[in-house]
Amino acid sequence: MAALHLVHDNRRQAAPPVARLSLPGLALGGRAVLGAIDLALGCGETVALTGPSGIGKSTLLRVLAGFETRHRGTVQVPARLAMVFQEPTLLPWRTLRDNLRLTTDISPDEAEKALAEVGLAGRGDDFPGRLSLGQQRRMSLARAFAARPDLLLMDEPFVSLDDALGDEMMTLFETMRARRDVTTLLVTHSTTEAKRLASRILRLEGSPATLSQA
Ligand SMILES: Nc1ncnc2c1ncn2[C@@H]1O[C@H](COP(=O)(O)OP(=O)(O)OP(=O)(O)O)[C@@H](O)[C@H]1O
Repeated sequence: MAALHLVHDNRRQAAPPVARLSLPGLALGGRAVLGAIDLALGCGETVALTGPSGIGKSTLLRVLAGFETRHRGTVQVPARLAMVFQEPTLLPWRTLRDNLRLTTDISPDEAEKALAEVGLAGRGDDFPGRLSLGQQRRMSLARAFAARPDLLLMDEPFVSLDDALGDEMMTLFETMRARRDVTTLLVTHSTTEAKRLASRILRLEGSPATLSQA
């Protein structure tokens, strides 16, 4: 068993990173928010990104996603990239099926399977307004995974849920992740969440903020 693990680890280390960021720094509104940052995300790993409020965690995610371009760094990310935000950000005027299909290339049948995977079987014709907050969060996981991402960026996806719902969501994420080879960068304030879900924990701190191993 130990030998098998060794082979697996060696392969993972030998593989080129799925995503790489080399940032000399980033100023927003005249303030240096991020300092020099080098980040490489290996194939299939989940990395947690922690740090105090307002330090720049979401900004770093936005740089990786290509939403924030006011910098001179280099960002290498795969074409198949998906994001999960704190808020589910579903389109209220489109059905659950359409919410899945508008941002992906999946068929109606695949959309039904994606709904079933997150416990929403047969709800394709419903609108997001008919879902509880927990169901909306599950929908946003379904939408992200339906894009078959090679890189998943998650910005506090399990925040402000009670313990039971948070645990349910994390279990769902673990199940979905286990079925795919996806690399994930997860922003979280929760040490418990980071330790449970991530193989590596990074901390953003300082002014301007830089990364260190937590
Ligand atoms: N478009 C912008 N213009 C100016 N300042 C910005 C902009 N976006 C973010 N900032 C500032 O950059 C800093 C980092 O914000 P960011 O949202 O990345 O922090 P965070 O670590 O994700 O915080 P939190 O944990 O509270 O969500 C904050 O001081 C914020 O006010």
